Amino acid sequence: MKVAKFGGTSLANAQQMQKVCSIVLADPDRKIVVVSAPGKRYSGDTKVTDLLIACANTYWEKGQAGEELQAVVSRYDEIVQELNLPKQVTEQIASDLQERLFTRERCTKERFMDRMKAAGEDHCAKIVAHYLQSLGKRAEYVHPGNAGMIVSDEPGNAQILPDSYAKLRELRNREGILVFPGFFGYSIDGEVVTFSRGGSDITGSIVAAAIEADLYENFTDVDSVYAVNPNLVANPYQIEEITYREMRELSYAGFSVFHEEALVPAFRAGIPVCIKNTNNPMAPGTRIVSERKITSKPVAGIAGDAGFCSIYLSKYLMNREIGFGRRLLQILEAEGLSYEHTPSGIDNISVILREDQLDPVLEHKLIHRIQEELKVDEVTIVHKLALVMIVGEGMRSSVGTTARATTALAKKKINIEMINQGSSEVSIMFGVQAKDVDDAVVALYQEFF
Ligand SMILES: Nc1ncnc2c1ncn2[C@@H]1O[C@H](COP(=O)(O)OP(=O)(O)O)[C@@H](O)[C@H]1O
Ligand SMILES: N[C@@H](CC(=O)OP(=O)(O)O)C(=O)O
Repeated sequence: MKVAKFGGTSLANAQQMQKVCSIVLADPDRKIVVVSAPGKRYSGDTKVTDLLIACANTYWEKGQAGEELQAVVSRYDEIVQELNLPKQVTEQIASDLQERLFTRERCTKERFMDRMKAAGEDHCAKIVAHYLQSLGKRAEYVHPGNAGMIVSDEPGNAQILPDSYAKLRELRNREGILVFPGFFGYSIDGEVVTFSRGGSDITGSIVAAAIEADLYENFTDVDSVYAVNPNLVANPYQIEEITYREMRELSYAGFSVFHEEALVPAFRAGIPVCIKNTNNPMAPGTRIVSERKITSKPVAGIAGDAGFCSIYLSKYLMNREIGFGRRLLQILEAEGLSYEHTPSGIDNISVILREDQLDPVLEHKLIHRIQEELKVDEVTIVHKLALVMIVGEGMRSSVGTTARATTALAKKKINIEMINQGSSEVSIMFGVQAKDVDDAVVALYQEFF
């Protein structure tokens, strides 16, 4: 039994949906199909999820959003017409969206946004199920709440609740092809809650783990995962096999092809994952596995992501002060900030954070609290940082990887603000200025591939 997830680009229009359905029908093991909302049809187009966000924002502010709503309905209507489905399908979508908009009076903004965003996947799943039925196949739409996709009540950032797996497992016993909308679940109180953006990958992984699938196939618009973002380097090295650990680190650091949180459910259940191309399904794709043979290449991939900042603190004899780190992190916790890394020296420590969590007022308060409560000699916040990571299980057994990387960056005159090697030795992270991130990734790729 397989779970096949199709991303937004794979479902962007009627022609793509037909491709998706023929892929599903080509293999009777493809039992559960997880779908995203229709994505971009061409570069510069807008994903349905983003159209829904625009619609929700306008309606929230103005109490009406005729044009924005019509933009969403038109996307679906075009698909419905081209697939020769009855026009009532579009009418139902339009009235459901209108109903969701009307709930504005009775809920918070974040709850309202989640209800609207989730509509993208929900209607896409209904259309795909309807289309398969129109081809004479046994297929049904699955309601995530009824099926047991119960998640934490954190709008826009849901997490699966552990008890959900047992109920979801019952999907194994249903007949026919099951079309499951990705990206959202329901809270215990029955509210729609979405995962973070790109979260249909997470749904697929959860469902695959729950039904103990033989394989979780993740269909997208590239032939494989590449060793570097293909938008930065032409025809990059194609990865045939990569471990969960390597992929997790690379997704975290910027490989947007697979959501960084999507590996854990499949990994824990030991389900292999395969990334494949909807537009070229015969290509073998990339397999994500527990262990792989280490080749002569120490590095599996290189990724970079901007949007970080660093709080730098120094204090003479910091190393002797018991509880310093705890008190620092407690201040961050009290201010509702999550941190990414804490590289440290004898008398100094940096805390790397995602920059979008800070605003000038909070930043000022943070500096003041750190000065007052920790009596530091110096505290500064460095903005516009990027993290670049080289990742590979082979690095553990190879000497000189850091030297090669730093030399490659030095040759391009890229200043390294910070170096951090994870304790697992599967990755090395470099902090660079955001403006240098793409050059740094390309320089490292050229060095190792
Ligand atoms: N290392 C990488 N390998 C493959 N694709 C990558 C990589 N890094 C970034 N990408 C981008 O990820 C895109 C696929 O992810 P996404 O757009 O989320 O797909 P989907 O809509 O199928 O979920 C590719 O088109 C590619 O531009
Ligand atoms: N549609 C949602 C969820 C998702 O996973 O989409 P995609 O598969 O197109 O990345 C989003 O845009 O965030």
